Amino acid sequence: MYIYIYIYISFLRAPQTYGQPFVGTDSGPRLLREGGLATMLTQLGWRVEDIADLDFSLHEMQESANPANARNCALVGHASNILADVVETKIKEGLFPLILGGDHSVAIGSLTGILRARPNTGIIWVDAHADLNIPETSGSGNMHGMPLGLLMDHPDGAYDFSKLPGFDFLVDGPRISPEQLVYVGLRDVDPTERLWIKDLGIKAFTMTDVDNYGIGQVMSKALDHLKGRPLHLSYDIDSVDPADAPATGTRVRGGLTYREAHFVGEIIARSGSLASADIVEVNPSLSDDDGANETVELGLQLITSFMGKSII
Ligand SMILES: NC(=[NH2+])NCCC[C@H](N)C(=O)O
Ligand SMILES: [Mn+2]
Ligand SMILES: [Mn+2]
Repeated sequence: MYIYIYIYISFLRAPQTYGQPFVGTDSGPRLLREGGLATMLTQLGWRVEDIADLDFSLHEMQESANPANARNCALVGHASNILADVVETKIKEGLFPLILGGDHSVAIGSLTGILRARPNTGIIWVDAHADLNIPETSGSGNMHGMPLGLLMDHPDGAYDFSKLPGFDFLVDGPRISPEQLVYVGLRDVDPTERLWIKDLGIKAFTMTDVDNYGIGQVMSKALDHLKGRPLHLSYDIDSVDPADAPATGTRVRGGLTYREAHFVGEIIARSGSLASADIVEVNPSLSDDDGANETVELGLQLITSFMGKSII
């Protein structure tokens, strides 16, 4: 049986690099494409549609309009709005959107499109970081640390998007409720994020839990928590230990092993509930050639893991 898959190898434009300070995340999708992703997925039985780049021809963004604590806000908002529309359309056409980042700010657009089409989606966020900040709580102002912060209502109320140029598309946008989100792999969480995870009751499996229960138990609990929902997997490559994923911008030691990282994808594939995915933060410019190649290869292997490679 062929399952149609819509691969976004197009999100390689400048805006998605603007969610963090390093150049280079925009070449992630191209390198995954050149690494043979489409062929690998076709060999798994997927029908792959490789579209041309999304047209992000940017209007003159008034850089001065950007708030200091939301760097490149108008650019990130512009690209997120375009991606949200395309993802929503493709889901409604019955396709599986796979978004290749780009930094994790791509999830602002991808999750908005996914939740417009499937409001009850369960989100598995595999990451060293919680990405639960808003500009007011962010120490860096980097918007790759804010996708979940901007899409959830916090204990101190809904966010006023009129403060964020380029983000008016979120004013009446879908919101993520705490029970539809699960974290796996956390090990670098900011103070306010920690408070909000607790206050909102978000299910979070840190690396301590991975050590304590083992990845098998963690994933079983995570999938059980989201049972009955279509799943979205947002896979930040920095969830993996830097020894196996050196080419990324916010490295944190003590991450998932190579096998744990694959198990996460394999067990999600076996659930039969995966309906969309992002893979983000591959940045070949932040390591030597070997490290860049290793990280891109890891990205390819993780994608084929969550797209069914291990299902015999
Ligand atoms: N997707 C990521 N790599 N996020 C890193 C976020 C780091 C930090 N919490 C911040 O908000 O700046
Ligand atoms: Mn992230
Ligand atoms: Mn991260």
